[in-house]
Amino acid sequence: MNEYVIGVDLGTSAVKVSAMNHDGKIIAQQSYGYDLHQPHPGYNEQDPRDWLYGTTIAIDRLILRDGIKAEEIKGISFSGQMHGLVLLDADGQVLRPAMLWNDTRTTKQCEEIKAEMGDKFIEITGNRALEGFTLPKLLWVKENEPEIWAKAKSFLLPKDYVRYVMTGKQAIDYSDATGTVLFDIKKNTWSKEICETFDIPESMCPPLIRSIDEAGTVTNSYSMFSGLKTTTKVFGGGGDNACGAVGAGILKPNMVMSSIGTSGVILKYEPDANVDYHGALQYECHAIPDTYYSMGVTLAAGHSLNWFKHTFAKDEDFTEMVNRAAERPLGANGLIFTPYVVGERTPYADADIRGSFIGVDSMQNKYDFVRAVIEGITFSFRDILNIYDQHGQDFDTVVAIGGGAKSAFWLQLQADIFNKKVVSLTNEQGPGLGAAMLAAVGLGWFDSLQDCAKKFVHFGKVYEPQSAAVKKYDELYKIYHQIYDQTKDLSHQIMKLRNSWD
Ligand SMILES: Nc1ncnc2c1ncn2[C@@H]1O[C@H](COP(=O)(O)OP(=O)(O)O)[C@@H](O)[C@H]1O
Ligand SMILES: O=C(CO)[C@@H](O)[C@H](O)COP(=O)(O)O
Repeated sequence: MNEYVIGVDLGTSAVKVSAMNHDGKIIAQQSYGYDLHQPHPGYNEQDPRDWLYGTTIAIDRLILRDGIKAEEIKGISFSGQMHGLVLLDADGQVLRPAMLWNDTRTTKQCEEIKAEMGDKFIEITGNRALEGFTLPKLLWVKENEPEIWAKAKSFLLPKDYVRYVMTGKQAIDYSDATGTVLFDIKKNTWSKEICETFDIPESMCPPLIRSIDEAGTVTNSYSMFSGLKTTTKVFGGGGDNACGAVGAGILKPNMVMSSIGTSGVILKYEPDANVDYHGALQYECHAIPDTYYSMGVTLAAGHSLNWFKHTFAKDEDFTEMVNRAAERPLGANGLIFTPYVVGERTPYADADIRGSFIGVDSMQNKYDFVRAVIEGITFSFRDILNIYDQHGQDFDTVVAIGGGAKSAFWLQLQADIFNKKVVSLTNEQGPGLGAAMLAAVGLGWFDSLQDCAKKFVHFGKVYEPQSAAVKKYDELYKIYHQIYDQTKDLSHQIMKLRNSWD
């Protein structure tokens, strides 16, 4: 009989599921998209039921369309968009739409956390309190929706909610727990001090498990609903960047990952909890037990390009649009874009900054704009790489994953803007692959994730930096890098005005 593991990649734009065999071969993939709701500036929400139905439909398609038999599915694990708050009542029912990682309504709560705990907060959690994280969201609900807060008994993160419905058991893995900023990264447990300081009952925090731990098996009711067998084991899984790093083979210190999904990420493996970026970068538990990673996040990477396409090129094919941008000259005929369309996180933790096009010229066409968007997103990654440079961290290879890594043009652009070798995977589904690897190790198919990577992770083409392009992008980046400071005040004034008109 064939045996498969399924990696569920619960992204922001869609859920993608991949069925893999013992040899690390992807046998079938399905996906299902869902909406993002933005009712006010800074608000980003999704309905947890959309994730649940989307995941169930995508898995069903593996069974119904791709011919995978339910009894052949031995294990399932997850990669989930991080930080999102799913609030549950005493019956485990969802109390309000989930507030996502890119929801920036919590500036006031972040300022309160900083004022209350100062640097102690970074010492405990490894992170500054930023708008997207879970604790500020809990405090926002407590302050603004007291009737909902009164009913709240527990919280979960996005993938944990789907796993909870599958298994009937609430749990969270360590990588996603760090992203709540309620977690003590050195003691490896929920922080009593933070819970007490902000009056969050510790009983609301879900039980902690490792990414490779079995969280349960499929319940009878979920089996009836989905067609899965109750013998299928369900494993912890991890935050999407931890899983992306596993799937990209980022398993030792000299390796760095770039991910262009809805968000953009530069991530580095860290061997212990003591490397101190003093909150300039996020610091999280890895999905590999007892290891860590640091990362910087561009809030709107693929999201900026999606926004542009949706607004100005709705009926065009995505790949075709990107190909036409590739034909425009380097530097987009003098146009520079900053991707702050939902605010920014790294290096500028600023919920009120907004994007800009600088250098608009009547000789430019639509594809110069597309090219400028792609170049601007990639410059924002270079801002993150600067932080690693400032901390004396050196590496020469970047493994690229995410939807943006589908484009050879964008992979070469990364190599030229970073002035580093960029390596692609033979399949760009890094996070889903990482999730499947967690299930494979959890089932005992391999002794460790490192062993599993030897079979499952396959590097593709290597993109070398091209010196002429590197030089030009260096010059452009120097201008790009000034735009935040020079537009910050204008952006803030506009946001103030918008809020006063609301
Ligand atoms: N053919 C393509 N070329 C370049 N970028 C693409 C292409 N297709 C999708 N993308 C980008 O990839 C992003 C989605 O990446 P993905 O990793 O699937 O995101 P998420 O995990 O957030 O759902 C989109 O926002 C889009 O901008
Ligand atoms: O907030 C973060 C990481 O801190 C994001 O990376 C989210 O985890 C969303 O990821 P994608 O949907 O872009 O993969």
